[in-house]
Amino acid sequence: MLKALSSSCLRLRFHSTPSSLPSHLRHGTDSNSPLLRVLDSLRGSNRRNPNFCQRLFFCSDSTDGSEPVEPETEAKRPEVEEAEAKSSSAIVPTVFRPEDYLTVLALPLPHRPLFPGFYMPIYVKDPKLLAALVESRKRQAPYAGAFLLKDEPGTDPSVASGSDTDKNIYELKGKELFNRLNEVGTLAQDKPYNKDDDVIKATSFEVISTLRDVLKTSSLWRDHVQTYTQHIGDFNYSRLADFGAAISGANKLQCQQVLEELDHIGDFNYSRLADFGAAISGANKLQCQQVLEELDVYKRLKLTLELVKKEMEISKIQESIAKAIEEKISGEQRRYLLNEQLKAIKKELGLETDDKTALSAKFRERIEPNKDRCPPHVLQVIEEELTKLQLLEASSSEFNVTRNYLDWLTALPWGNYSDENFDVLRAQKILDEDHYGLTDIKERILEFIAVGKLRGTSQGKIICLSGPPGVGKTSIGRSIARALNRKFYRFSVGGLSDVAEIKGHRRTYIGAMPGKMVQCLKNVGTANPLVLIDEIDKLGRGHAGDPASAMLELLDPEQNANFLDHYLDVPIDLSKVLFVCTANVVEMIPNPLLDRMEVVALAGYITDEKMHIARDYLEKTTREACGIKPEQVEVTDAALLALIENYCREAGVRNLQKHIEKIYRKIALRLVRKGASSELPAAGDHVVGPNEVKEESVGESAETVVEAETEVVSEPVDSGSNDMASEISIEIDTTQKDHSVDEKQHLTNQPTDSKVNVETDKKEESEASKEVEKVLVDTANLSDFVGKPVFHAERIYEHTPAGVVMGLAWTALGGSTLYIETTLIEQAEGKGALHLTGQLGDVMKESAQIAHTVARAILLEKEPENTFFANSKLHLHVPAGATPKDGPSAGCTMITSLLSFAMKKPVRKDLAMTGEVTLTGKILPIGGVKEKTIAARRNDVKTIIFPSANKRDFDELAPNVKEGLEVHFVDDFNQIFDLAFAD
Ligand SMILES: Nc1ncnc2c1ncn2[C@@H]1O[C@H](COP(=O)(O)OP(=O)(O)OP(=O)(O)O)[C@@H](O)[C@H]1O
Repeated sequence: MLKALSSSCLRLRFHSTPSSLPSHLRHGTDSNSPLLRVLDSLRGSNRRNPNFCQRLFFCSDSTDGSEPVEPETEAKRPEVEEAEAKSSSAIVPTVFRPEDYLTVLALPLPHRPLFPGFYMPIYVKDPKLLAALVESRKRQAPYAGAFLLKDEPGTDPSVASGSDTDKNIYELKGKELFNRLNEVGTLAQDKPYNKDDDVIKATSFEVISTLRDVLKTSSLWRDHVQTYTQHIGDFNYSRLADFGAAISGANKLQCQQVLEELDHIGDFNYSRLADFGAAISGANKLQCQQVLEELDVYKRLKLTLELVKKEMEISKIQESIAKAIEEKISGEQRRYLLNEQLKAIKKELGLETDDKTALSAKFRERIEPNKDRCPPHVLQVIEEELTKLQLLEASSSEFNVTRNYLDWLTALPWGNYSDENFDVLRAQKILDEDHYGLTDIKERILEFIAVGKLRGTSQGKIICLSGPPGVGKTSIGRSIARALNRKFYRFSVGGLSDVAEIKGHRRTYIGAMPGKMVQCLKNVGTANPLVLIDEIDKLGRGHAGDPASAMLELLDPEQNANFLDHYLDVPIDLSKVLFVCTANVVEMIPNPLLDRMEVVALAGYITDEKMHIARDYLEKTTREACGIKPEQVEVTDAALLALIENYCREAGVRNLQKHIEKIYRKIALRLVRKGASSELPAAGDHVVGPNEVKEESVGESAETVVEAETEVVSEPVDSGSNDMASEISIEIDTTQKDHSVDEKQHLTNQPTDSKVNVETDKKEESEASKEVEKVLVDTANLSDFVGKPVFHAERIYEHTPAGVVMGLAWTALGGSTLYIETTLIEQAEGKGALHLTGQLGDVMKESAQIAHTVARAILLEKEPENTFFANSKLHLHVPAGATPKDGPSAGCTMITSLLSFAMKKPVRKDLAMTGEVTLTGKILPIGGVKEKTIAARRNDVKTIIFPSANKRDFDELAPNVKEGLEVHFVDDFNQIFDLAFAD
């Protein structure tokens, strides 16, 4: 039989002997006693809960379910321990009769025991239970027993889920339920304890301090405390309740208040403290029941301490987890926040408007000045794209694509042309300023400009400058642009194999770019630049599309008025662009392209031209680039000639330019070294004084000192090149005579403006004059500047022996001479054969076979009894063996070589020849007459044999190229035979 009754403030045992009930009342000594208030509320004066009918507050645990708890078991009124009853000295409410409490309802609690002093709501829906409770109230016995349910035998309490337990409760009936109730409910009293016991005190303090710590760290706990303290407040600890209610915000101050209250609890009631600790801890029901059942205050405190300590540990772990996660995300959040703030600040200050608006404004502003000239279809596309930009999310990839597209579209110089200048005289001046010689090329360009002037436009022509490297193709292109007042843009298509380079990528590709022409227009900012397309003969063979066809679309005046770049996707007008192409080998240019071009050939320079170019152009620019004054250096004609003949024999002048740069760099170093050493005075050395240097830097004084170690030329420097230079050179001579002894170290040159004075009063002049270092470059010291001359295979024979004849060849690098050598391998009856070496191509091999046959026939004709060819195995070689050679133009040279060897007769000295031969000995025309002539001159050839058909080409050559040459034009080999072997 159940004998225990739960009370809000008393602890009760089944087995305790009946005793007087008022003991529990003695605990609720003041009028605020929760017990009284519970009773009051049950009497119908519950002010706290207006839902009183549905939800009655009991000093019991919540069943948490909507189903009512069946008050199946009527328990007998418990017996209160006598000792406690006696010890009670509280004010006893007169309305209560102890006998009313002997029998109470026993409410099973599924989750946790109810600790004395706590409220817990339970839902009562069952009308029977409700009636019983109302009845109980009527009888002024507002108690119900609150008993924690024991777990079913064999189940693990930690695993069983609450809902299962709830369900089970409702099914439990009668005895079964009774058996499952714990033996201790909440209507009992604690064992008496000594309030001043140090151990209890210490334990309670520890509990308090742990609770304080947990409260500090865990906000969850603060909420927990709040919930519980609200109920505690109804109990004895009303103040705590007040504070507990206040900590809902859980700020620092409020937390502190709770902590203070905790101290207060500890002060007057240790057992309550233990209950409080256990109740708010997250411990499971068994542990809580253990605390509840423990009547010894010290032990109870210890149990509670264990629970709260554990809670402390949990809260520490929770804190560290929270901290780690917070750290991880705070960095990103911080950056994001700062960025947002920055944006907001910029916006506020007007530094940056909204991204999209600012962008749109930028694009509109850009297109505004060109709006009238911009084609309407382009304006329409721009407008559409701007609208699209506003609709797109700024972080989306499509936004970027649109933005880049608009960027290109608005940056192009729509309808923006530079004023073309067709002034022929001005153009001539500019061309002469930039280039020496090239008369015929300049003439062609002037013709072109003249036509442009008459037509009012220079469009519709593609000029192709062809020739060996370094002959000035690119620089002529630049000069034409300058002459026409067009912007210049150069790009090379050598090795270009991707059509997209010319036509652009489609915008759908990531990293798509427009083609070279669009880039060009954006770059130059005008719609009519001069575009130099370099190396058009080296256009790659594309794997995806044919670059040659794309070039055709670009260059063809018929097509390029509506050139469509894949990226831009709107037609652009390139018809106003002037295209100039350069190529080394015209034959390599794709035919359809070549067909549309006007080829202007630059053949290369002869020594004389190179001398002028070096003196008047290359030296001048290099000297300026090196920061050297004209009076500080002198390169003699002899040195320059040696440089051209022994170091830079190729057709162009790029190598010559490099060598001149090399010389001037070395001169600069010498001057700087000399200057540095003169700053440190040394015995015997001439020191340039600070005043002298100052005056020199002003530029008025031009006194020049020539190093004694360099030889002084006796011949005057080219007087035509530079007046100043000529004066200086004369001065050098003068001073040379003056400084009879000191000349060993220095030679002093006089300033030009005091030249007369120098002649009249040398002494005075030498005092006033300031010295400038001068470096002289002559043949003797040329190798100090550019090293030893390079060996040239071109001139391997001073006198050609029998069997060796000089031919003339044409290569992409210009014309050159080459030797054909014939020798005997073996001789025997009927062994006549020809062995060939020298990396000869098929055409050249065939040419050799033809030559062998023709030579044999000619020899037979000239010397019928000579069986040399029939009985000789011959070897024909063309040095240099590493260079591949091909072409038929060496035919006549081969025959001559074979005959020379057969007849043991060397050919005429200084003879070179070129021409294709037929089997019957006829001579056919060849190409590259100018290059071959120049090459022959370079190699000191005096007599040249050309096919008659090439006479026209030769006649067109400049007089200085033809000058001093003995040229023969032949139709038949017999003519060559006479010329070559004539005595
Ligand atoms: N007739 C000339 N007068 C003055 N300088 C010249 C002349 N010819 C060429 N040069 C100079 O020679 C240098 C090389 O010329 P450029 O680069 O134009 O040669 P290129 O023919 O275009 O060569 P490549 O075929 O290798 O591109 C340039 O500095 C140019 O000024």
